[in-house]
Amino acid sequence: MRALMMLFAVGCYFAFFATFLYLVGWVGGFDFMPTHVDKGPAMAPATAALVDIALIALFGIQHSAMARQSFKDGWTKVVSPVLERSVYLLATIAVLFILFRFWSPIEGTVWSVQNETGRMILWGMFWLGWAILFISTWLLNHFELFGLQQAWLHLRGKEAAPPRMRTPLFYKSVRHPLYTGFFIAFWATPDMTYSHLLAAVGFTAYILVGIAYEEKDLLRVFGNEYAEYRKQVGKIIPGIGKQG
Ligand SMILES: C[S@@+](CC[C@H](N)C(=O)[O-])C[C@H]1O[C@@H](n2cnc3c(N)ncnc32)[C@H](O)[C@@H]1O
Repeated sequence: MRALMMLFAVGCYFAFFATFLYLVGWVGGFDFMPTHVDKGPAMAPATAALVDIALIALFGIQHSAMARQSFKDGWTKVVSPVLERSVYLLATIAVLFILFRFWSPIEGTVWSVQNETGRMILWGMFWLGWAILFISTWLLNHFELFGLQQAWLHLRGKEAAPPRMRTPLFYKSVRHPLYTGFFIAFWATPDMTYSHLLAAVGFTAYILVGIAYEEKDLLRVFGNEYAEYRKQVGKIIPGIGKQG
């Protein structure tokens, strides 16, 4: 049973990794992608905007609700706590697949940088954003964040250590570097179309709301240590958004 749980966790991890790579290509709008932020089922602009907003809301509700401690407390009576994170990844994969499949492009360009150097800088920032995001998962605890550590400890018959607050590297400059990376990746594009803008605005709004809930949980888990951290370190941009 424990080995099967480990196998399930590994499967979820790799499925999520593949979905994450698709997300990078989807945001990047690369031609070889079957669908992307500017490629999908054609609809009238107003209908497309409504569908796209509903898809972002679906992602936001799933991602935020399932990450809350109050939800986890009830959910882990149904699903083993060992697999809670893996099932969370599976649900995220499902809503992202729906988004990738039904996202409808909206014609029109907000900006298009023609200068070659400008384009290169923006593409560089796009990749830098994803790199910051990916590195941040390792700075926190990559294997715990993606459910492998929980299944591995269970397989070895060991108890997980209590959660520990971490502030290495990027976390010394901002409280949410993973989201900083996400913002950079969504906004840094040489060709900002209406669909891309809608995705960037939608995910930015969702993350800003999500941070408030995440910090409520962090304050409850880490108490004064996190409260002090909030006073000293900016939220998304260094020096900006200190609280308290
Ligand atoms: C998807 S990660 C995002 C982390 C952070 N918001 C960021 O943008 O880098 C969410 C998980 O990280 C945990 N987390 C966030 N900040 C943390 C910190 N400083 N130390 C330990 N865990 C943290 C949260 O409790 C949550 O389980």
